[in-house]
Amino acid sequence: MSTALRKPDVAAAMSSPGIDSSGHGMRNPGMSLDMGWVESVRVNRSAADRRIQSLAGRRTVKKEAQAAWLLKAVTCMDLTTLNGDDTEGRVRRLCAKAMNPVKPSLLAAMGMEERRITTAAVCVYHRFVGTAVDALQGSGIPVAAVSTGFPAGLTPHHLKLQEIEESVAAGAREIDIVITREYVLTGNWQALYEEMKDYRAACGDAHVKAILATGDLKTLNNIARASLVCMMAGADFIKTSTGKESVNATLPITMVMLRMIRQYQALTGIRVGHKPAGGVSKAKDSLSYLALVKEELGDAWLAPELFRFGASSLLGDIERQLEHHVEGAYSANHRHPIG
Ligand SMILES: O=C[C@H](O)COP(=O)(O)O
Repeated sequence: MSTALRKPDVAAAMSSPGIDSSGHGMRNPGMSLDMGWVESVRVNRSAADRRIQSLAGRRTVKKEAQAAWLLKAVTCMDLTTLNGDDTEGRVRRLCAKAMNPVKPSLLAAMGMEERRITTAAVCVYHRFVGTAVDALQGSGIPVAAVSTGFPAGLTPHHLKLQEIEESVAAGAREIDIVITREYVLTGNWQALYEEMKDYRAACGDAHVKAILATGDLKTLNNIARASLVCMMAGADFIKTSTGKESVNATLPITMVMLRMIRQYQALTGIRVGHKPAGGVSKAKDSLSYLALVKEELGDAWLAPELFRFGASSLLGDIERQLEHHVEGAYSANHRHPIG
């Protein structure tokens, strides 16, 4: 199968079919917990590694198509700040960047000035949901909140549900929850399923992304099974990491999760989204992820309704690469501040 990414139509991707009236993709209603299916899941680690090595050995994007694919990556980005020293000022600057992620002069040079390029969402802690909603007013860009005691997820269950409800009440249209890793590490799939179902119910109309914190889950089998259980419980997206684990997003882990999304769609007809997050900071890496998604799930997933990058610094590198594409020279990193 060829991995060469041809030039995408960014505008078409931003208005792809299957989007509900809120601008989001259709939701995953979930299903009952099927333990037979969960236990039948096995991942062959060396096959997964080989698959990723084969991807790395090939050129994923033809040079002339690169700029268009980088713009696609921007439109699929949850521009994120999740730091202990976050301030209202930083969140407002981030929101300004989300609304105008690429300099108008660069867009004009690429003939893209008519396209409304924004990031897919802005992702913040609960405390800053109101600030981000205010700063993004009129832009249509949703605010995603990390709720449920992010990043460890070890606060009492009822407080996690309350945090979700308060984030939704404050205007978050997407909620990124964290699962209790212990349920996975002890094989307590019933508890994981129930936890995820409660999170989904507390979200109401807000779309829910399940953060598996894959770096904590020890094995690819655990990652695959946790992906499946969260989808059965109604997760709209499955997301790799909080960005705070020692290992965050990686291509082999994304591949395993994409395969589970494919299996879930084949058996239920439901499309669940994927969000690699944490440590995706280079434009080149974003192209590898897009190529993998295209190969594993097809073009339908190459849209913000079904694919997101969770990233705090990726946008700066993409802007640098776009500048190089237009002007033939790299500018200094400090010329691309994010927040
Ligand atoms: O969900 C998003 C991540 O926390 C962002 O991680 P990053 O700062 O490594 O890009």
